[in-house]
Amino acid sequence: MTAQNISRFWEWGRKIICVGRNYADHAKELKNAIPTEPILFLKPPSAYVREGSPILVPVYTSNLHHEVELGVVIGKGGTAIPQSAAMEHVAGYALCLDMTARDIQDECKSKGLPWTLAKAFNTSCPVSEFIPKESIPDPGNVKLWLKVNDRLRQSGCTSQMIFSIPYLISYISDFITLEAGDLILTGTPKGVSAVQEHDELQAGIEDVVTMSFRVDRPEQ
Ligand SMILES: O=C([O-])CC(=O)C(=O)O
Ligand SMILES: [Mg+2]
Repeated sequence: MTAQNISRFWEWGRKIICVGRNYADHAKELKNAIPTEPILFLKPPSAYVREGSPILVPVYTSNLHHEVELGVVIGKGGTAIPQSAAMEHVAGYALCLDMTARDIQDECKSKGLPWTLAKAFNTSCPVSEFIPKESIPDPGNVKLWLKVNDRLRQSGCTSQMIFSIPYLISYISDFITLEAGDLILTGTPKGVSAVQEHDELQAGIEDVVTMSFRVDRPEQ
């Protein structure tokens, strides 16, 4: 096997671990309680989609939402990583969207069922190019934004996170061993809203990266 290059982490087939309700303003807009411990869920590697390919609206949803998030790419694996050593396990970052079938998620919540079909479908994890660690010296203070058809919908700063990146790495690794190539989605700020077929999504991390994706229907 040839050596894998972390800058193409989406090809590694590793875990995508997502943190929910990590911004109080987003928890409030969906009328959810502010969590006292991180809320975790997973997406499979088949959720990845890269610029140039469309985000496909699952046939079973009529309320597909965008959630812009900072992704943390793990470079060195570990279990029970102390917060003080957590940043040594980070290779870099990626701008990510946690595409969410909100109607399905609402149904799952009301029935007490898992969110899998709301969160883990094909193309539910659009990602930017890999951002080397050095390009974001303070990941706890970067501005994220997202526009739909040139209209600003989300704008937030990672300083608003309830649980910091070192805390999340340490917390997750107590239960789920982290491996090189894993990606952690750190939650979304407020402003989530519905997208439709043919919409153009543009998102960025201020001064670091931008990306754009088109929304499409899968061919029947
Ligand atoms: O679906 C949700 O509201 C939870 C979530 O992913 C987030 O807060 O980023
Ligand atoms: Mg999310």
